[in-house]
Amino acid sequence: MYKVLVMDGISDLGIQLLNDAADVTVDKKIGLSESELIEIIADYDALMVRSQTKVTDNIMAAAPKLKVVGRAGVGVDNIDLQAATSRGIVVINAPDGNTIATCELTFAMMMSVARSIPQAYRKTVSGEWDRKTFVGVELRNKTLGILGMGRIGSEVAKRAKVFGMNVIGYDPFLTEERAEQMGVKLGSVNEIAAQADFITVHTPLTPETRHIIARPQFELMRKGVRIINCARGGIIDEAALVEAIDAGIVAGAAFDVYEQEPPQADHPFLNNPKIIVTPHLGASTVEAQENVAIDVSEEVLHILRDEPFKNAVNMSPVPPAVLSKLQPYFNLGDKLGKFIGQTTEVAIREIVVNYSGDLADVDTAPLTRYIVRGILANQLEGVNIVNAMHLAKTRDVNIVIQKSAATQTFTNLVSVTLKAKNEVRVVAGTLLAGYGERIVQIDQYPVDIAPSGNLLLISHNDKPGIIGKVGTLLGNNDVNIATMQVGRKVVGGSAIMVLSTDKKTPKEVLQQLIQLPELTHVNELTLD
Ligand SMILES: NC(=O)C1=CN([C@@H]2O[C@H](COP(=O)(O)OP(=O)(O)OC[C@H]3O[C@@H](n4cnc5c(N)ncnc54)[C@H](O)[C@@H]3O)[C@@H](O)[C@H]2O)C=CC1
Ligand SMILES: O=C(O)C(=O)COP(=O)(O)O
Repeated sequence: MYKVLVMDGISDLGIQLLNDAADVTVDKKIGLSESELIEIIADYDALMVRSQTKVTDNIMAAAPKLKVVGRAGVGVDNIDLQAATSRGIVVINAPDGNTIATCELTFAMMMSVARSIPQAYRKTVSGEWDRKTFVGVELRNKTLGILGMGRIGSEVAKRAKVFGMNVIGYDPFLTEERAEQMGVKLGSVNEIAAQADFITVHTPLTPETRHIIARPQFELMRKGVRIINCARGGIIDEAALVEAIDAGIVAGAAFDVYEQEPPQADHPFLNNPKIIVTPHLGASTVEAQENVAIDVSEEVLHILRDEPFKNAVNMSPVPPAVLSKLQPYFNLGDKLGKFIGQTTEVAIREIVVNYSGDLADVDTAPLTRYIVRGILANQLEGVNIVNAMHLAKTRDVNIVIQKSAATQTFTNLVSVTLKAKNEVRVVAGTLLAGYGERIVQIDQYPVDIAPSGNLLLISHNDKPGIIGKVGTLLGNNDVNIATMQVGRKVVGGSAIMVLSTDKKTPKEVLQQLIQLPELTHVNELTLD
């Protein structure tokens, strides 16, 4: 039974989905401190949060069973991604569900700041009929600068065009063609600062975007500019904004997010008549909360059940078309990795993976993760497909990927070469229609083996009577041989023997085997 801990007020629709799963139990807690969470987290396989819970390394260190942190929303700046990756915890988010909600709040904020709606409301309900103070500006023919042209930024741009605004966008990942399609001009941060009447930010908070709008940019701005932040506190330098308002540069600002949340009671935004504020409500619509809760719950279930998933933040995403091509090979990759990983005990220096045939023109990165995980699993605890590449890198294992055309014999072939000091091992496998995974080459020897169960990999000199000697020794020790394969290049030369056995071969029997003078090496491999 998987245990899921749900924090931060996630919609009941998502929780219902988890509750309906026969293999899951759900606990819901709100407002736990870091230390309270640390006390209980050890029991849980999955943790689900919104932006409120800070998922720190300390929390993850106390969670040996934790497989996944699910973020019911977009921003994952409240989760220590690096720590999650090195601990092999998948972090997933729900990137699409709250785009429109946040875009619409941004527009509501832009219109509110253009027309001083909250300020006018406050005066009106207090009994004052003031028609002079609140003369606003129109959006039509104004220039809107958008920093971050992803899902939300693009939707904001679309709506701004309908309002007759000119839009300038800044996003290093936005191509000119895409900008042109959207009717958006591209500009640098400083160009936007100098030209825009309204500026809104829609980037994630990263070291590059922190204070991307700060004093130098405010100094470039036109008098009367209005600033909106419905993305993350810290993208705009709060202190510099207040200075720019005091200096008469910024006419108004609308903020949904803050460098510290909730802001302290004496935060300068809270009593500034030119700044309107909301308490991080971008994603707070019924629709968005249902969307993100369902999306993240479905993904959490996939991960708990070892099924394919898509929205991992700490692994590169796999498009569905690629996933459907690669998925049949994951088991083969896992078995090849485990096989070759168990053939060496010394430090691995390089792993060379060659994909040929059907796999040559697919993005095979996700499959490589299965292979590398299989290899490292023999030497390291806690390695999985999330942290495999990271762990390989931290151990200075060079990973080389090669692609080549189909061989004459196989329509697809995955060949893995493992290079260690003074040692090079090779294993290759294929997926045969109707037969499943087969290992078809070990070192230089062609073989045909189903990669499963207990295997004995024996290197020997090709001499008459060896097979009998090995068989007798195993038989006398009650180790039943299920299948046997021998491979050699030339008669009388070096050769290999691969035996699959019904149970593990006891250590003392392995020692007796290696005493046989014709054998040069014996490896016992487990491939389950
Ligand atoms: N107020 C709220 O409740 C909500 C806030 N958000 C925030 O909005 C942000 C954007 O969300 P989406 O549009 O869904 O994400 P997205 O990933 O679709 O878009 C982010 C865009 O920022 C761009 N970007 C990254 N680094 C940049 C840089 N240094 N300079 C300029 N552009 C850069 C990316 O290329 C991408 O196009 C989220 O990261 C989150 O922090 C999201 C949802 C709700
Ligand atoms: O999705 C995001 O990035 C948000 O900021 C929404 O945060 P929330 O889930 O409302 O705490």
